[in-house]
Amino acid sequence: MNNFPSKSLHNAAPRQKEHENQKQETTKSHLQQDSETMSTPSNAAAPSSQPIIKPRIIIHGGAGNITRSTLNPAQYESYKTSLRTILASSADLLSKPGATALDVATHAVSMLEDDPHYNSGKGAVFTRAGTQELECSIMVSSGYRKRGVSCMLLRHVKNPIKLARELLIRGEEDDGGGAKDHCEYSGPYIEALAEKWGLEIVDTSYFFTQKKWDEHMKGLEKEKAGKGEEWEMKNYIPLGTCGAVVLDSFGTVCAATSTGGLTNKIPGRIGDTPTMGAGYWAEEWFEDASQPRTQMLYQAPPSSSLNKLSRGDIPGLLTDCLPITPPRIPTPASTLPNHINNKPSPIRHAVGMSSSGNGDTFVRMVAARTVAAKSRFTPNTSLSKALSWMTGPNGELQKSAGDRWGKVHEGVGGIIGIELVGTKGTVVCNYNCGGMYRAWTEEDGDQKCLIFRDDNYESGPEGWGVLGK
Ligand SMILES: NC(=O)C[C@H](N)C(=O)O
Repeated sequence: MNNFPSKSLHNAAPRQKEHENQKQETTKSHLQQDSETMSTPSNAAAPSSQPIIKPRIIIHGGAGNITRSTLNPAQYESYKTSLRTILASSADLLSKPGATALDVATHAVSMLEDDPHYNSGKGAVFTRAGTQELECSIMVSSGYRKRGVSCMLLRHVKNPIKLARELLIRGEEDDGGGAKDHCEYSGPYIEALAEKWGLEIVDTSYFFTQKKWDEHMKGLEKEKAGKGEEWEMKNYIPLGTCGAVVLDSFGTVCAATSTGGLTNKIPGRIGDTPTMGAGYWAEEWFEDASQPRTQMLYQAPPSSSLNKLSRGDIPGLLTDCLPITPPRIPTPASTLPNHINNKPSPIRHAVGMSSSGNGDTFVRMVAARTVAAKSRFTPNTSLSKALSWMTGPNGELQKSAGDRWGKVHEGVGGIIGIELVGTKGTVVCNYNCGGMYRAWTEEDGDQKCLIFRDDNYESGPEGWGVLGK
């Protein structure tokens, strides 16, 4: 069972005083996660006073060169068992009254980190120097002022995702609970904070697995023999970054992601997982329901005089220069309560995403935030559509690799996500490679798990199936 740090590490802004008092307890043994110790986002109202939002969850264990030649039937089953177990445990937690997306996403990713199937926590891949450098991130669509936190170059925190969560919650305090109000952290200083705050610290040997070590050694060998590219094509490890995206009954979406990065990365290399907007993102906005759906929701700022001059707008420029009496501006109808001016209430949107793939491509494309922005600012564009535009077959990620696509690993990847529109949550996922380890809950609570496009081993691509099928 997945344990969380002591009670003092859970509650944010609404309970700052309580948090202060409880700080003394931080080194006490870890408490089991339950509804009483869950974090409370500052925007959380009692679920009973809100429209019904059905919580949803999707988890992933990585995307990449997952084919029938890199994954045998026994391994296929083993991954599915692992994904199903972690999903079931997380969905159970999510069904508890008051469960928050932040807690459930942390729970799911902690379990993925503990499972050596994945490239995160125990089972993380090795750098060229034979070390393991862990990265993670967590972000909520609303409820915490930092919104998102990432950690990199970690070597001792057993569950990096718990540290990211802690840093997010402590951001509600003026000095960030000792962590200030920063969003991206690295190295020994925060690991010392983690220890001070009662998170479990382990020796580097804890993260070792023979399988990942052999892959590291083999990669170096092939590279020495001038066969690095061939090895990358034939054997490139399914990337194995893991993540979870959760929608809770308060309407908050949380995206949590954890990784060891890329096999044989240069020590100190930072990937997409801890880069805000690249490998992870969560955001909320309100759509004016009185506007036609096809209309852009933002307006260009008023043109400057210089801009008018450059466009030859002389009348506009003259108007700028003449003294004018400001017109009387009537009270905008929008300042009146909606029920008085008969305006429909704004529609709430929230999205969250977690990725896996060639992180350098995701960083260059600022992939996750670009998907969110595409959905937010392009008329009638669901998250699913925007996500497939980026990461589906023939999408922007793939195109960005140019003629290197299919020859090296560039451009490869997948994203999972959840979109909330009004009170309806939708789980989404797409990838441009062999497969993506993933599992999710349907609207009726049914639990699903897929590795390839279809739910059977035979549906997987035979070899380096960059397009999946
Ligand atoms: N495991 C992965 O998905 C790799 C990760 N996205 C990285 O490039 O760091």
